[in-house]
Amino acid sequence: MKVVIVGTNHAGIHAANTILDNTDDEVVMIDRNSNLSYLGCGTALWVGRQIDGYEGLFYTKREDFEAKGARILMETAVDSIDFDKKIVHAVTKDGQAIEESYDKLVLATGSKPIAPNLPGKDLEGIHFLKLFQEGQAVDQDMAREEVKTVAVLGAGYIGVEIAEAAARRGKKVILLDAMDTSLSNYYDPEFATLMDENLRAHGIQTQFGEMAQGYEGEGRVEALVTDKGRYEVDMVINAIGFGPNNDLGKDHLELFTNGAYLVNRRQQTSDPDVYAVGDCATVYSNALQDTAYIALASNAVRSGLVAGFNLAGQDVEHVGVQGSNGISIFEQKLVSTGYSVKSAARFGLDVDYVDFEDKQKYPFMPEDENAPVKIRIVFEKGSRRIVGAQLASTYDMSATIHMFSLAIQQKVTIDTLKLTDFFFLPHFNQAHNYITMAALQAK
Ligand SMILES: Cc1cc2nc3c(=O)[nH]c(=O)nc-3n(C[C@H](O)[C@H](O)[C@H](O)COP(=O)(O)OP(=O)(O)OC[C@H]3O[C@@H](n4cnc5c(N)ncnc54)[C@H](O)[C@@H]3O)c2cc1C
Ligand SMILES: NC(=O)c1ccc[n+]([C@@H]2O[C@H](COP(=O)([O-])OP(=O)(O)OC[C@H]3O[C@@H](n4cnc5c(N)ncnc54)[C@H](O)[C@@H]3O)[C@@H](O)[C@H]2O)c1
Repeated sequence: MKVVIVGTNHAGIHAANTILDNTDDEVVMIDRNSNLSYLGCGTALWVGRQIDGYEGLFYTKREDFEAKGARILMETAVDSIDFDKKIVHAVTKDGQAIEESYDKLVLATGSKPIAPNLPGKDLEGIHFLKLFQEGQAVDQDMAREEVKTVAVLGAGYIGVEIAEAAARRGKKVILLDAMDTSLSNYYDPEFATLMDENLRAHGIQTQFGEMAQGYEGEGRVEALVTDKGRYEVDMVINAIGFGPNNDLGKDHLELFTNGAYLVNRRQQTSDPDVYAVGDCATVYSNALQDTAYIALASNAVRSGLVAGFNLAGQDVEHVGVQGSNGISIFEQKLVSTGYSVKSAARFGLDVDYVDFEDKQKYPFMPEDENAPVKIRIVFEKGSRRIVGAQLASTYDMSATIHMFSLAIQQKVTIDTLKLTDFFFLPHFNQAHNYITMAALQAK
């Protein structure tokens, strides 16, 4: 069998490795970029000089796939697919048109940053932050002496992380968002405002509840204008979310409401010979118990594995996802899974919640290794199954969210959690720990 994979980043890589490790199939991988496996999560760490450089942000290379027998065509853009004849049409970097036939096709074309369609959008100094090359452009622009003020449009994950990086580079940073807090897609205001206070405590100016209306400048951006003000800036980074890159299949495949390729639990699209994985495809949300779109590398990796196993002849169903995520900015850490109270309402879930706050360890433990942890557990009224959790602390409590992720996947109720066995050792936690104490509040 011949499998063609379009897109060789996280999702495509994991599909390819799974097929190559489990079959003798012919695998052809095609990508328009010159690099593969770039961990975008490291861009802010590198731009903010928290790590030495970008070299470690690539975890595999084309030679690794060639060694396993794959053919890999980089800097080759697929421009169309004949789904009836099962032929992929592409153009190499030298402009040569090529064709690849397939028995099975994997679309792993990822996502595109949403581009604000505002006056002045083509001025110099306005950036996006998805590709490695875009990270390099941001890094180089920030190195310029004249760039003193950086505006970041969108206070989601990318925006907050790059705002921290710019502040660490000594820039004055203005972080703007249409919503009233940062990270509003992931956290309720009681948690998001902890991040907002943390950002402000580190000198970042937050302008929330403002809609950008245009960029101004002569050749290069000089100001960002919103419905509430005009901000003089030397550089702008746009980070208002991702949308699925469905260019190749949108006229042939069934799509989700946002344009993502609709896939079943085996990553198969409406065309049984075409699989879609990663940010270009839908996921099954266990919190929602329905199809959803959640662009995360963690989802891309797992969906690639599921498609790979199925193409390798193993019948594997995706268990679904919770959209578990985390962020660590200066000292503040936030992790969440499933839905917040706010996002549950947006998705039509009728929920209740419990809150608790306590120190991670007993107060007799050294102060510098201890800190308060705030937790919220969200559960569905009626079924009482857990559908979300959020934690905030300066202490690294991040691993706790894995348990909540599994709880949502397995439909654990808030009542089960009340008496669930959690180990206790003073070095780590308290006997009446904040998970138990929060769950016990549920009426
Ligand atoms: C700055 C940043 C930080 C992030 N941090 C995190 C994080 O901490 N945790 C997390 O889980 N997620 C994070 N993400 C999200 C994560 O990077 C994405 O969810 C992930 O990259 C999706 O992987 P993918 O393989 O589906 O798609 P992509 O990474 O978008 O890759 C798609 C590939 O397809 C190729 N392609 C597209 N069209 C064509 C075509 N026509 N022909 C040939 N090739 C094509 C592209 O060149 C690309 O290589 C972050 C993203 C960014 C930008
Ligand atoms: N730590 C992580 O897990 C991590 C890090 C980076 C990126 N990612 C993922 O990558 C994807 C893209 O990240 P992102 O930060 O671009 O998206 P996001 O959805 O996290 O945030 C987008 C933000 O832009 C705001 N916004 C939207 N339209 C706006 C407008 N017109 N004006 C002002 N603000 C506007 C939204 O309110 C939101 O806060 C997401 O799926 C994200 O989860 C994850």
